[in-house]
Amino acid sequence: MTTKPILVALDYDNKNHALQLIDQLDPNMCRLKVGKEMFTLFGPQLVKDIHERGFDLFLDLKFHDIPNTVAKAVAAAAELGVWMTNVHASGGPAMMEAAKKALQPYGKEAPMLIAVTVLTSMSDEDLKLIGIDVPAFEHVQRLAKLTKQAELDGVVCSAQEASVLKSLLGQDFKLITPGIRPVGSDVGDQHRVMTPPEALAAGADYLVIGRPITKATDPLTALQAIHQSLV
Ligand SMILES: O=c1ccn([C@@H]2O[C@H](COP(=O)(O)O)[C@@H](O)[C@H]2O)c(=O)[nH]1
Repeated sequence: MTTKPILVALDYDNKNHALQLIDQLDPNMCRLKVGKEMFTLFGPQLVKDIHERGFDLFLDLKFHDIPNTVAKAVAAAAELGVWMTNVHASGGPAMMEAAKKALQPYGKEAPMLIAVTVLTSMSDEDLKLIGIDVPAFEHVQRLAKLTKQAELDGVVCSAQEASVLKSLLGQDFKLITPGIRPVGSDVGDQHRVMTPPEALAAGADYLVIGRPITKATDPLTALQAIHQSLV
């Protein structure tokens, strides 16, 4: 099992609320994820505040643009010293290759670079609505293969796709899985979900968990319970 598989998704509109939670957490127990909401509100200073507290940070901005723009954005993320960042695989091979190339100057200090396949909030029906007439399961495999060919480090997918992707693409290709829901917790807008222990057993390397922790009455207890369910 990956050490520290839990990535806590910090989706807050209030920086103090986020810092109050972070200050209760142990960097040896989890890593943190900042996405579009918090980065738009609080920018690179938030990344610095999190790094000062000793946490690895996944900067989840899901870049999706022309290759030149994405390459520059990924290099900007590397300048912030983040542990991991991402692009959308549907941006295509040229875009992913440009992003990967932009990290070359950073050598061993480069963040891990991964690509989003099909958002875990999307069902087969949702894919049909945007003109993709194959099940999510199949489209994820296609995008994950392209991601591996572009020599990225892994993909964001649902844990439901993890076992097939591991056998198809190998153990070293990292699987980062949102849509994680402990038994009894609200699914919300997620469609392709799994519980934390099931996700790890299926082959997920990292579990992205937001609301089941951040919206719990006692977030620290919720995180500890999930952590305990994985040992
Ligand atoms: O396919 C994806 C890609 C990213 N996410 C992000 O993960 C968290 C999940 O939060 P929950 O509250 O546990 O649902 C959130 O920040 C998303 O932006 C995803 O859910 N699915």
